[in-house]
Parts: sequence; structure tokens; C-alpha cells
Amino acid sequence: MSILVPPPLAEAPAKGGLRVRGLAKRFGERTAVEDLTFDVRPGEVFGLLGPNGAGKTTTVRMLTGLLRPSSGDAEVWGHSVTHDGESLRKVVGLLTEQPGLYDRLTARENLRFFMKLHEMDESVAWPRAKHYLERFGLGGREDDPCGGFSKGMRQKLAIVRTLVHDPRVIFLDEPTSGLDPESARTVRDAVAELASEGRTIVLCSHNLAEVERLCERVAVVRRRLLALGPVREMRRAGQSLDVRVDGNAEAFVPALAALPFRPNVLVEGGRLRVMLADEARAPDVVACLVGAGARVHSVVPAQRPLEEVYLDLLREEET
Ligand SMILES: Nc1ncnc2c1ncn2[C@@H]1O[C@H](COP(=O)(O)OP(=O)(O)OP(=O)(O)O)[C@@H](O)[C@H]1O
Repeated sequence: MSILVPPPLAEAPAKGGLRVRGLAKRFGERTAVEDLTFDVRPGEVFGLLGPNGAGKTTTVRMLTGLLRPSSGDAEVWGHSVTHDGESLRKVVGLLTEQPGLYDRLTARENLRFFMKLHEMDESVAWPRAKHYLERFGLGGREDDPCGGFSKGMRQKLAIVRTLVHDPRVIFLDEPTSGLDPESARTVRDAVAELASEGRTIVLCSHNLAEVERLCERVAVVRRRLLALGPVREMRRAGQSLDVRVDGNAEAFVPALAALPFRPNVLVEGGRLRVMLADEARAPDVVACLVGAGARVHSVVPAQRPLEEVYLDLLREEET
């Protein structure tokens, strides 16, 4: 599958967004991340995908100034991760997998503590916090201790904390983990809204349906970059046809499987799903079905789910 698109080095953003060049991290003998190069625009929601241990957290830690790269560099909203640690922290927001809140403190105290730590002007930061508390359904719970919050409430408070300093680039690690469907929707809407305000969002998630909904482009990493490109193009690679026929769809599988180009055929919900390496074969599929006596109601080219593309990519890399 040739979906590895070389990053557009010449068109790298001058200031906003991300500009990552040859980023690498070694822990002793172990190389966690190797030669990462990509750009992300302001206003873009970008997915950083990869299996467990692929190096996503390490990458995010480097891009937020928490970990020094072994080699390479990156500019985050114009701030170098190797030289501008102090100013970098002011423009990035990071939601880690663990909310890391103080249970004995109230929501307000947790947020205030964070504001102090980052030397924020509370008269500016608190109204912003209040806005996001309301936005995420935590209005009125400011003075409750976090120890009594549900998992979802803690996650939402952690998201509020990520946003109080008005970051330009926001890194979100599994932001909807543990949230009920309604809360997950609120968070997804907020992510889209934050991007529409011109911020850059980097989303790390194993929830590929969510990535598909939110991200324009994704990078798939396993230590190094395996693929980089628009989700839409990735899903188009290796098309399939969704065919609806009268009667028992299963009965037509042998005829299709005997075609000279031997397509893989599945029956899903009474429909035929015919995988094609080449979309120019679609008329042959229809002719074969008609020849086998099928009454064909509809033939729709279907995009593959991102999950399928992603799993193929990892399998391909293993072989
Ligand atoms: N501080 C560290 N010291 C030594 N090795 C580390 C350290 N941090 C990460 N690693 C190693 O680097 C590799 C990448 O880990 P990382 O946490 O970045 O993966 P990940 O893609 O975020 O995984 P997951 O999806 O499970 O969160 C792993 O092999 C891990 O053991």
C-alpha cells in the first residue's frame, strides 16, 4: 500500500502549527522514536496513531518540552523544543492519559493550583476556566472535592485544566476515554470548535472511529513513521464495492470468487462486499453477477474503515 506521503518540507508553516524534523529519542540501547518528520497546520486536528509502545507518548512528551530529543528538532508554534522550553510551555496544552488531579482539593483549587504553577493571571484565567467548566457540564461543582468526582467528571476537569492558559497547540491523549456517549460527543464538539478557532490539535487515540470523525490527517507510527496522509485518501486505497442483490447474496459468492482477478468477497447484512485492488474491475463484478442470474439493486463504492487500513498497514510492516 503506497500511502506514505513525503512531508511537504518546502511548505512548512513559518510560525503556527507544528514543524517536526528528524525527531528521535533513545533510552539507553532502546530507540523509542526514530526520524519523525511531519507538519501540522494551525486549525488542523491531526491524529497520532500507533500500537502500544509505538512511541506516541514519547513523541508528545518531546513536543511539549517534557523530554529532550536525542536528535532532531521540532517547532511548536514557532518555539523550538530543544531551545525554547520556557516559552514553549506557554503555548502548549497537554491532556495526559491519567488526569493527575489532587483528590483532596476541590475543582476550583485544582485549577488554581495549576494557574499558580504556570504563573497565570487568575483574573484572566479563572473566567476562561469557568467558561469551560460550564461547557463540559461541571458548572456548580467547582467547590466539590475531586475525590468525589466520577471518572468522566475527572476527565472533563482535566480537559478544562488543559485549556485554562489558552494554548495554541493542544495534545490530547485518549480524551474521551471513560466518558459516556453524551460527554464524549461534548468533548468531540469542543475539539472541533478549538480547531476552528485556529488552534492545532494533536489527538492520540486507539479509538479509530473517533479519529476518523475528527482528524483530517493522521500519522501512523511504530517507532518510525509508517504512513502520513489525509484520512480520506488512506481510506480510498484498496476500495470495495457494496452490492445489494435480490434473494440470497451468499449464493453469488462462488461466481464472484471464480473471477480471473479473484476478489475477496464477504456477505455482510445480506449485502455483498467485494474487495477490489483496482476499481476499474467494478463493471466485471456487475457483469459476473448478472451472468449468474442476480437482480442487482445497487452497487456502491465503499471506503474502508480507518481501522482496516491501519491494521493492514501494521501487518504489512511486520512481513
Ligand atoms: N522513560 C523511559 N525509559 C525507558 N524506556 C522508555 C521510557 N519511556 C518510554 N520508553 C519506551 O519507549 C517505547 C515507546 O513508549 P511510549 O510510551 O512512547 O509508547 P506509546 O505509543 O505511547 O504506547 P501506549 O499506546 O501503550 O501508550 C516503549 O518501548 C517504552 O518502553
